[in-house]
Amino acid sequence: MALLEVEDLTTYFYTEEGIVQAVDGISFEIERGETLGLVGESGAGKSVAVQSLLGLVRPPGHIVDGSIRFKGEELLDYSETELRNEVRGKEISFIFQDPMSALNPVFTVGSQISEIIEHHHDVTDEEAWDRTVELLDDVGIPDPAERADQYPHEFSGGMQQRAIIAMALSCEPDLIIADEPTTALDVTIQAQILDLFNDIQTEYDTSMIYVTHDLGVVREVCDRVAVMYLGEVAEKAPYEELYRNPKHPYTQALLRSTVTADRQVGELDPIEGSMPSAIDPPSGCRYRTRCPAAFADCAEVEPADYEVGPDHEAACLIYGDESKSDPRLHETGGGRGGSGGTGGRGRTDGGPRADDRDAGGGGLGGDR
Ligand SMILES: Nc1ncnc2c1ncn2[C@@H]1O[C@H](COP(=O)(O)OP(=O)(O)OP(=O)(O)O)[C@@H](O)[C@H]1O
Ligand code: NI
Repeated sequence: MALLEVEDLTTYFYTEEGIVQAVDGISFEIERGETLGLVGESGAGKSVAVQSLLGLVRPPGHIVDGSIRFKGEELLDYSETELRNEVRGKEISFIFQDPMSALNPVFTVGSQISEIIEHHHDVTDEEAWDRTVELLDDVGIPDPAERADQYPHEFSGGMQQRAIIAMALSCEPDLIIADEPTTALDVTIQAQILDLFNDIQTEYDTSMIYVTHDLGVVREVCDRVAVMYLGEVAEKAPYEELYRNPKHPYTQALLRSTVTADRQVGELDPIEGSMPSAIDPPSGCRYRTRCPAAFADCAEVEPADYEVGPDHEAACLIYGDESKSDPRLHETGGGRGGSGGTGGRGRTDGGPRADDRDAGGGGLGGDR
């Protein structure tokens, strides 16, 4: 059993402008000790997705569908009180982008961490304090005993984020969720914090969800990646596989726009256009309005998660074997299927599967 199994999670915001389909049916799993990177452009729904996991979405936002099983238990059945007392900051810790939102300026850093330890464990003040100093040491804070007595404002940004990480570790959670934890930091400090996340993984064997817009950062810390676009998961794969063999046109574009081992700043190719509104997203495939590989069906057929390799799925019709004439589409098409049409792309006949083709380089397949 995976540590966390998210299925069809759907979170909408009911605003005066309309229904914001921020997260629209995403599924992923996390095994024990594994780090999943949740990647995508701003507005893709990454933060709403992870906030949904912990019941942190506030009205007008609501989780309207799906399932979140953590160690086999359905978190959506938990009350707010149960989530607060039994899950948040105990089994699952959250690290935010802005460290100061998690640190209270009027208490010393050490006292804030000790308090959490005492809250979750049956320990004396002294034991909690010793553990606090040990944790500060583990996250690379020099002179931890003295630092523990200081206030948050006496810490630099990088040190504050380390303190937050110590705080997140203090209850020995099974899962840490980090939402863009390094974006507020300068590049050198960022790299150090990423190293720290790696060390923590090794030492504590904690599972992690790491939210970022940067596929380069993902490489540093993640075992597997889920690429999000406009509320949906476009592609899921182990990092190396995703990096070497991206299948979804969006992932390919995202990689071309990212600094990586093989691609320097001067060679970047930014993704054209901007993400459409989540209030009235494009029909069919949501990426189609920016997709260089889009064809007629993309406006009408919602792609499923097609298996394109081992532990590798892509939600792109290129890899589907449906066509508009396929009756299965009308079960899920929600009235979008339409009638007539071009007869699709003839993939129902067991023709060559898209995954046999090399999707690398500029062109996606050769048959369009
Ligand atoms: N309180 C809210 N009310 C209405 N819409 C919201 C609210 N919070 C988020 N959204 C919308 O939900 C969508 C997803 O937002 P989210 O913050 O999850 O994106 P993100 O991928 O985390 O982006 P970023 O990289 O900028 O943090 C966006 O369209 C956003 O405008
Ligand atoms: Ni976000």
